[in-house]
Amino acid sequence: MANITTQPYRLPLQNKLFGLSAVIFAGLIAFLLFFYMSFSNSLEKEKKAQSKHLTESASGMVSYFHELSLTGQLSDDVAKKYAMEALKESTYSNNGYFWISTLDGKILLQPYKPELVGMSLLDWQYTDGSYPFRDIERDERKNGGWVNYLWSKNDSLEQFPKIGYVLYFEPWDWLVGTGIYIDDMEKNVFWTVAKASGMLLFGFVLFISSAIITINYFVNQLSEQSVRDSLTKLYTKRFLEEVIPGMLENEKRHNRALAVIFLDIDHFKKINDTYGHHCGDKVLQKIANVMMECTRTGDYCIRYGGEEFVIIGPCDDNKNVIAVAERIRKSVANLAFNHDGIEFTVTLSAGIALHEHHNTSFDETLINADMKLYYAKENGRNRVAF
Ligand SMILES: Nc1nc2c(ncn2[C@@H]2O[C@H](COP(=O)(O)OP(=O)(O)OP(=O)(O)O)[C@@H](O)[C@H]2O)c(=O)[nH]1
Repeated sequence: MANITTQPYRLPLQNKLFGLSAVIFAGLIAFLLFFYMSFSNSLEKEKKAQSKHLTESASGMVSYFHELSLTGQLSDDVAKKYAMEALKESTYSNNGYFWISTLDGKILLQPYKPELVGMSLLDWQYTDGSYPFRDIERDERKNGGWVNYLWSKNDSLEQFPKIGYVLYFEPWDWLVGTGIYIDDMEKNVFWTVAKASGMLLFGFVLFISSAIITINYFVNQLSEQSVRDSLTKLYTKRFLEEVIPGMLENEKRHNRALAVIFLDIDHFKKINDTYGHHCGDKVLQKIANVMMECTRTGDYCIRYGGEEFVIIGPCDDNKNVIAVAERIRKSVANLAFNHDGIEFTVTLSAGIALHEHHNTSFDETLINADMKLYYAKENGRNRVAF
């Protein structure tokens, strides 16, 4: 009818469905945040526990070589040498290694910084000038446990926070320890959690989207069935009542008129009486098809009553509306019907009225279109009145 297309009509149920999807997505984001936080917390704990286990294993290895020296299989010096070599080789991840010092702080093993061997930990100085290991009492060192400190990485002089676990092996006066760089751990935790969250999000989005698409498809089917006339497949009068407020809103927003075409089959009662009700139904269906073929997306074809139809659509030019009505009238008049070998034709009449939002109410426009239709009927039928 016009060169404008309106938004496809959405039922209130579908609006609710879209609202529900928004709520589900918000819930999903909240869940992912929660998942991210709790998963990264437990991963951090896990990482720390790992470094404790590593130190315990290293200490176990030292005990093993010590045992060999006790049983006389190795001399004490050789046992120490083997234990140290074993720990030197036991590097892990990117920057992970074991170090050994005496209780007094003399460094005995530093796989990545061998130049530190022989120096005292107590002389390890922070960039701010402080000596962190001097603050740790001898007894405290003996007890072992967790220790936080700054240490340089193997490829730079810059100092980074580290958390380490230390155990004291008294028979050899060895403090054995390993530590993890906090930033490495956080990076590692971040990427592990990000990957897990990404996969979870992907799975959820895939699941929810397909569920919503499927539900929407069935809702669409159901809603179409509920607003379509079963015989002609045109929209029902009830649908018109639902769609009109939205159309009036659009009309106002775009400052364009709405066209109403009222159509009525001529002498339809005679067709029923002559060829039977079933044949009358076929006529209604064919005429409905013509209407759908002659109108555009955004125009609504409605079965208003028994053999009465209404077409509503946005209008930017009266001539287009008349042309649509004329096209329908002529196409219907050209249809050839056949009932038990008897050929017959059908005509219809149409009345047009325009609704301009500042002028009349929509009900008045419908009445005006109906009056024009009456005029067309009065003046010989098979015509369009505007
Ligand atoms: N086959 C069939 N007939 C219907 C249906 N709904 C209404 N009708 C018939 O449509 C006819 C309408 O007749 P009228 O209102 O007298 O109008 P008309 O015969 O078309 O005459 P004019 O409108 O004045 O040209 C009646 O016979 C109704 O029974 C339907 O779904 N199927």
